[in-house]
Amino acid sequence: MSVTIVGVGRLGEALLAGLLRSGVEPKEIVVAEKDPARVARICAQHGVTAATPDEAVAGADVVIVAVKPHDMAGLLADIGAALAPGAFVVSLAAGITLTFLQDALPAGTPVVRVMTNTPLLVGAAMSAICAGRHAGDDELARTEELLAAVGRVVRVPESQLDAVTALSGSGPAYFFYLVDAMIEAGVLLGLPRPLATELMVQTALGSAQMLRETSEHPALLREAVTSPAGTTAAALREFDRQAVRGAILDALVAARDRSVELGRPS
Ligand SMILES: NC(=O)C1=CN([C@@H]2O[C@H](COP(=O)(O)OP(=O)(O)OC[C@H]3O[C@@H](n4cnc5c(N)ncnc54)[C@H](O)[C@@H]3O)[C@@H](O)[C@H]2O)C=CC1
Ligand SMILES: O=C(O)[C@@H]1CCC=N1
Repeated sequence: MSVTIVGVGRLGEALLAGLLRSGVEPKEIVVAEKDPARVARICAQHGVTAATPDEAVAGADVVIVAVKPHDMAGLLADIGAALAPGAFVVSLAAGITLTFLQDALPAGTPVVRVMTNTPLLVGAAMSAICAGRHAGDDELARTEELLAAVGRVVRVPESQLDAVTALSGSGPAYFFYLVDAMIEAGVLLGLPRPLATELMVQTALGSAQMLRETSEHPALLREAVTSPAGTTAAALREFDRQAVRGAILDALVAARDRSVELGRPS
C-alpha cells in the first residue's frame, strides 16, 4: 500500500510516526507539507520523501489530508486531477462534510471522513470514521487499519459525527480543564504545585485505566470510592449543589451545535 499524507502538522506527523511504528515502510509513504523547514525536518527524522501535493498524490492508493479546515478547498482543487485511478481520500478535517469533499474532488472519488482527537499524538486516539457515497467496506477497512496504528477506531454514520466531535473530538480538552482545575484546588489547599500535578495526573491515568480494564459502569466505580459520610460524599454534594452534571450536558450540546454550524457551507 502506498500512502500520501498532505499537511504534516501536529496530527499528520503523529499519524506518520504511528504508521512507521506499526511496520509501514518509509518508502511506502510520501508527504506534502507547505512549511519548508518542517518538511525538511520530517523527511530527515522519519526517512520519508516529500513532494508537492499534486506530485505526492499521483502514485498513492490512499491520500490522507490533514490540513486545517480553511485550507481544504484550495488543497482539494490542487490534488483532484492528479489522483491515481482507484485511490481514495481520507480527511481528518473537523467540520468538512462528505458532500463538501465529494463536490470538491473529481466525480466518483471515494472519500472517508474521520473525527479523531489529540491523544493520537501519544498513540491513544479515539477516531470515528464514515464513508462517502463512492466508498465502501474496503475503503473503511483500510482506513481502520491505518488509524489502528494510533489508537482505537469506530464506524459511525455521518449524522452522528457532530455529536462524536462534541464528545471525543473536543473531549481531551474537557479532561485537561478538569485536571487543571483540580491542580489549582491542590495549590489552594496548600500543596506545592509539582506535587498537586503529580497527584492529579496519576489519578487521571489510573481512573482511565480502571474504566478500560474493569469495564465497570463509571457510576459504580464512583460509588466504590464514596464512603458513608466520607470525604468523597462531601465533594460530590458540592458538585450536585453547583449543577456540574447539568453544566456538562449543556456544554456538550453547545459543542455539538457549534460543530453543526462549522459544517454548514458558508
Ligand atoms: N486539534 C484537534 O484537536 C483536532 C484536529 N482535527 C483536524 O485535524 C487537522 C489537522 O490539525 P492539526 O494537525 O492540529 O493542524 P496543523 O496546523 O498542526 O497542521 C496542518 C499542516 O498542514 C500544512 N498545510 C496547510 N495547507 C497545506 C497545503 N496546501 N499543502 C501542504 N501542507 C499544507 C500546514 O503547514 C500545517 O503543517 C485539522 O483539519 C483539524 O480540524 C481533528 C480532530 C481534533
Ligand atoms: O475545537 C475544534 O473545533 C476542534 C474539533 C475537535 C477538536 N478540536
